[in-house]
Amino acid sequence: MDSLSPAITPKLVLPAKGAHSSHGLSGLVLPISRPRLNRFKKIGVHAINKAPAAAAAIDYSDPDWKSKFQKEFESRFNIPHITDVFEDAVPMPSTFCLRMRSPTEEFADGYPSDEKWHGYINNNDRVLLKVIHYSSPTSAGAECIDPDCTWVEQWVHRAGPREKIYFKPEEVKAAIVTCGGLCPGLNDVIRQIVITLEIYGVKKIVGIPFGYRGFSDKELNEMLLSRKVVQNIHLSGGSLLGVSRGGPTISELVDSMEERGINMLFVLGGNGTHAGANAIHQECRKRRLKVAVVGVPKTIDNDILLMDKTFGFDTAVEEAQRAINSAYIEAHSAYHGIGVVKLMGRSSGYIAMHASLASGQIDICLIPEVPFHLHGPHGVLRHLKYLLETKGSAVVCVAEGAGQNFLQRTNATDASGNIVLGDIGVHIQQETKKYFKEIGIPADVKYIDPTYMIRACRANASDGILCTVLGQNAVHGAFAGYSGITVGICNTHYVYLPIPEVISYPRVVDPNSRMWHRCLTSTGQPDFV
Ligand SMILES: Nc1ncnc2c1ncn2[C@@H]1O[C@H](COP(=O)(O)OP(=O)(O)O)[C@@H](O)[C@H]1O
Ligand SMILES: O=P(O)(O)OC[C@H]1O[C@](O)(COP(=O)(O)O)[C@@H](O)[C@@H]1O
Ligand SMILES: [Mg+2]
Repeated sequence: MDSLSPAITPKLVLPAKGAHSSHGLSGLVLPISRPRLNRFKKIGVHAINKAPAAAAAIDYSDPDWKSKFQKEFESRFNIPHITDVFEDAVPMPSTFCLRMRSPTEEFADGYPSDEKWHGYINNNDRVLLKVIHYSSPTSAGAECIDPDCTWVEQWVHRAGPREKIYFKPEEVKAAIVTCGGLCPGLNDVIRQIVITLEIYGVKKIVGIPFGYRGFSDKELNEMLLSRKVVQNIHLSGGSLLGVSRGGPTISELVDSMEERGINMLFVLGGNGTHAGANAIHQECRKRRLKVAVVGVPKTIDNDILLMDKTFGFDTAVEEAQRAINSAYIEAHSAYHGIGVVKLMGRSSGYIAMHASLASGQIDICLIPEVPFHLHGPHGVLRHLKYLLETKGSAVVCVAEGAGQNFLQRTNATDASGNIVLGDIGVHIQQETKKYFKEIGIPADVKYIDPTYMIRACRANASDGILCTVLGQNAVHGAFAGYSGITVGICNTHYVYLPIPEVISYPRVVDPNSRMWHRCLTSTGQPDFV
């Protein structure tokens, strides 16, 4: 009998301050570990969307618990601002205006302030983070704060251009860095950041080559960026600047920023990159540097908390359709054909779930969040036999992080410290072949691993728009004087969030969510336990 992989609790979406693994170590925020994540499973149902520290802190018999919670929430989601450190920093009227002016214009005579354009965001504008009023903790996917699932408004900061800015464009040296693995849309975001910076009037814009490594590797030169350089880069996938994992220490990195005179840093990456960005922001504060560090979440895995989705995810799901369709055609055209498609998703099965749903061609979807047996009466292989007998063919979609308990653990990590996973796709292919051979039923098993093809492609139209808005908002956030923030889309509105809140652990598929249930309805698969 197979051993089941550890289930991941799905509803921990709002850890309280002090519950992060981050606090203490000079502001370094570490993504939460799996053992720590499993510990959260033990907390009660009403506490499912908060870390234990917060759950314990709320006394629901206190008639004021709700307003206290909201106050605490407001302070957690407060976005750090330059004036937290430089109290007498003087704002100036924004140089960003929809009435276009030449980016080469000098502002020696002051900044335009008398325009009647009402396109600015007020600093007090907020976006509602949660929009469902669950009336019971047993409602599918319920995220409740108290045992009665009381409605509690949770507001976060609205993104966009502010009327007052805290950086003089001619004094800005802005840098962009892309870290981690590739993701469709990186070039679109770079392009929009550069274009928007130029509209503010910034002339010194550079790209740091190959991720954080580019700050320390003397062989690598920064790349001068302008609208002209980036004009067409979104037409191809990848990153103009290159990506990498690993790199220098935070202290070395900030030394390098100081040497280069960088005072605006745009960081495009996933949880790891954002942990780095937050540490850079903290280090800059410690050194009293007037620097804005702003993240743009990048991950095809869609594993960043609180956001509707991250850029590149949509494109990845769309691109996965080609692989799934090929697997389906192969399986369907063969006598007793079985197609196996592996998609990315280290700890989150979003791509596999959405790609399965979109295709309507998947019979079995396996994700890291939902434990399964391969062998035995309720195992995947027995179901495949049933599918061959009843349908004549079958297609399996498996996320790379699923079923890791079946594979040899190596403890190997990549340069960023991420665990190197075993190949679950190959394992399922081999076990399937072995199983059908043993029971004497012919089966024609075809394995497709399109993972790198999926993330290297160009962003689709929907991601292109998302990248555009996120890139522009990143620049607006920096000019508004915010630092240690990231941009995101929440309930279709664009927001600024403090970095620690979005990376305290990877966002995962909730096995009790309507979406996972829809996926099961679509595939028709049973529980494999
Ligand atoms: N906890 C951390 N603190 C500081 N930097 C980190 C941390 N985790 C990862 N990094 C750095 O962030 C970069 C990207 O991280 P990685 O995990 O590979 O990709 P991603 O950002 O997509 O999750 C790497 O250069 C890595 O060294
Ligand atoms: O082979 P690489 O470059 O390490 O990338 C593989 C990883 O890329 C991802 O798709 C995305 O990871 P990142 O968000 O860390 O870039 C993971 O699911 C996968 O494990
Ligand atoms: Mg990551």
